[in-house]
This record gives sequence, structure tokens and C-alpha cells, in this order.
Amino acid sequence: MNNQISKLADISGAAKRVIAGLMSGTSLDGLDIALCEFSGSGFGTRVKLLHFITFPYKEAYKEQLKSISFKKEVSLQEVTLLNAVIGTYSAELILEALKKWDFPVDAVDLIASHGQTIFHAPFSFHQKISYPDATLQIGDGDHIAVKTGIITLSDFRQKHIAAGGEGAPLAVYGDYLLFSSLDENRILLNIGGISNFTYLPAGRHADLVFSTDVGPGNTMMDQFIQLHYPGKYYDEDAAIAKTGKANEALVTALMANEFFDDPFPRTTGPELFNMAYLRAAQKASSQQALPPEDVLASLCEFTARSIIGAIRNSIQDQSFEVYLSGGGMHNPLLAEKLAGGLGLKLKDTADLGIDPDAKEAVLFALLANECVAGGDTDYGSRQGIPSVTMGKISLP
Ligand SMILES: Nc1ncnc2c1ncn2[C@@H]1O[C@H](COP(=O)(O)OP(=O)(O)OP(=O)(O)O)[C@@H](O)[C@H]1O
Ligand SMILES: CC(=O)N[C@H]1[C@@H]2OC[C@@H](O2)[C@@H](O)[C@@H]1O[C@H](C)C(=O)O
Repeated sequence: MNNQISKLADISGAAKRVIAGLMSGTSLDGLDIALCEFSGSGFGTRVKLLHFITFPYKEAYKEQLKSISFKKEVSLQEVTLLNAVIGTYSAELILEALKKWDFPVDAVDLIASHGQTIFHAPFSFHQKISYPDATLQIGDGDHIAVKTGIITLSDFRQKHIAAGGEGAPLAVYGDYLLFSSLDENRILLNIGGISNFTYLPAGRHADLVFSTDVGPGNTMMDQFIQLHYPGKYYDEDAAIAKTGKANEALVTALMANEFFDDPFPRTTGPELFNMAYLRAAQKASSQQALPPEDVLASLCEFTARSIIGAIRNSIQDQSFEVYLSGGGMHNPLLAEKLAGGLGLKLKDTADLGIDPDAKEAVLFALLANECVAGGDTDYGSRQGIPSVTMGKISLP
């Protein structure tokens, strides 16, 4: 037997596995690395977050990523080069993190790397008859495996599409296994570049669980800041938005898109929610001359309103708790609007034992754990949650 295959079999059969989960999302702001210790699989999964770090990307790297992300036309040469660069850079950052934590490289069993989404094109977005849902993440896993010497799982989203999903949100698998409760209805709301939530009704009934993207999280606020406030990447603590006033006509125009009428589950990205989308809404509402702080306050209101509407429409006449994660939970204006609109005191995933900033990286580590050592959970018959394991395996 190939040594690496036999090592993989040993990892699969071991009582515990150390898995490094890597996530870099649509905000293009940095790489999250969550070093996790797993035992068991399925509902028997136990995870301990050993270490967590975010490596913020340097300005030049962000610009390189931006140049090929979420646009219909980009340089194919740059995409090809960055596929290798992102893989290599991810490997370097893992090694740097392990060194910082004084954690031996050979004590890590697996790496689970999400890669960088550069284009997400569900049918609802591309509308090309006879073409499937499609998505593309780059940052090749072979580069990570060879440069770290650690077996690497990557490119998780393709199999989800092959099995009938849209390639996202994949958080539902880990949310269901780790956070579903027998007696509390839960919403796990992640506010990254894009916001998405998983509904976990009490009782763990697989057929009732679902997960969906909602619309923009931070992405439009971030893009607006980067365009109008040189040197800033996001509106820290909503300092600018707080000085503005949301414009009702603009918010109404922003909400007027058929995406918001599509049934759940639905997925999206900055391919739709971008500055062209804002310009169109400003034109439709004749609000092209608003001061920037009012536009920002309107974008914050838009994000809040789309999240509140989506949650209210899908969960009626039931009490539930909301557990936040993702960078948007640190935006105090957004958090205040959400709590007010939902009439709830919002919790976060720390209340369930997982650092909310690390949650997505932990969930990709969990997908690798399921691929290697689990795989027998029935996720029910809801569209968008095929009962498959995901991740392509790269041997060093
Ligand atoms: N203190 C803060 N004040 C306001 N906004 C904040 C703060 N901290 C983080 N954010 C927002 O969170 C964003 C980063 O969020 P996160 O890292 O969860 O996104 P992501 O993982 O890239 O997104 P996605 O889940 O869509 O892929 C920042 O770009 C910023 O908009
Ligand atoms: C295609 C893609 O990368 N989608 C991301 C993005 O960021 C948030 C939202 O849109 C979500 O659908 C997904 O990520 C999370 C981790 C998921 O799959 O659950």
C-alpha cells in the first residue's frame, strides 16, 4: 500500500485527529487558521479549538486578489498564477502559525483548506439555460500538501454542486452536527462579506434544517469604504455610518431585487452585490447626490433589513435564539439594528463553545474530519444539503 494511503487510514481510525482549518472569505481581508482536535464524527463529533489566528493580508496581495475576484472578465494568466501563489502562501502561513504556537508540524494530521472564492455563479445568477450551478475556489491543495508535508483536503464546494447543491452554504453541515439542540430553536447567523444563516429547529429533524445565504453582509459597506475613503478597508466600529442617516428611498431601491424573492436555499456573492448594484439603486431612487456617510448608513440598514426579513419570513410563530459569528458581528450599528429588528438579545457562538471569529475555519476542519472519518450522517431530504462528504485529498 502507498505509505500515504496507509497513513490516511491510520488517521481515519485514530481516536483523535488534529486538523488545521483554513478559511479566507469574500472580504479578502486575511487567512483564518483554526487548529482543532477532533474525536468522533457525525453527532458524536467533539472538537477542541487548540489555537486560532488570523493573518491579515498585505495591501498588495489584497489588490492582486481583488483584480481577479467576482468579475466576469479577468486575466486568465493572473488566475493561473494566483492558484499556485495562494496554495504556496497558505502553506507558508500554516508553518508560521505552527511555529508561533510551538506546535510540531508532524503532530498535525490534516489540513482543510477552503481556498479563495473568485467567482460564484449559481444558476439564479448566470441564468444560462442548460448550464449548471457553478463556483470556483483557487489555492491548489497539492501545493499546501507538498510544502507542509501534511495531507490536505481542499476544494470542498464542487462535490456539493455535483450532488445537487449550489456549492454553498456548507456551514450547515457543521452547524447541524455541532450546534443543533434537542430543545431550543436556533439560528446560526454568520455575517461575513455575505451573510448566511442556518436554521436548526429543536429536535434535530434533518428534513426541517436549512441553510441559506441572505444577501450582503459587510461586502457593500466594505466596497464603498474602499472606494470613498482611501486607506481604509472597512468602517471600523461603524464610526462613519453612525454619523450618517439611512435614506429610506435608497434602502427601498436596494431591497428591490428578485434575488430577495427567490426561495430558500439561495446563494450569492459580490458578483451581484457590488458598487454597480449600489449605483443602479441610487439612480432608480434618484439619490445620486447623498453624502457618503448617508450612503454608508443606508447600506448598513439594507444589510440589517435583508437579514431581519429573511429570518422573519422563514421562521414564523416560533421562539428562537440567534447565535452570531463573522466579522459583521463586530459592527455595533449593524448589531443594534439586528437586535432591535428581531426583538432579541443576540448571542454568539462563544455561548456554544466556539470562538465566533474562528467558526468558519473550524467548520471546514469538521468537513475534512467527516470526509476522512465520518460520512454516514443523513442530512434529510431538503434541497441544498445533499448527504455527501466533501474535499479533494492531496497527498504530500
Ligand atoms: N470592529 C468592526 N467594525 C465594523 N466592521 C467590522 C469590525 N470587525 C470586522 N468587521 C467587518 O467584518 C469583515 C470581515 O468579516 P469576515 O472575516 O467574517 O468575512 P469573510 O470570512 O471574508 O466573509 P464570508 O463569510 O462572506 O466569506 C470586515 O471586512 C469588516 O467589514
Ligand atoms: C461561494 C462561497 O465562497 N460562498 C461563501 C460566501 O461567504 C459567506 C457565504 O457566501 C457562504 O455561502 C459561503 O461561505 C460559507 C463559509 C459557507 O459555505 O457556509
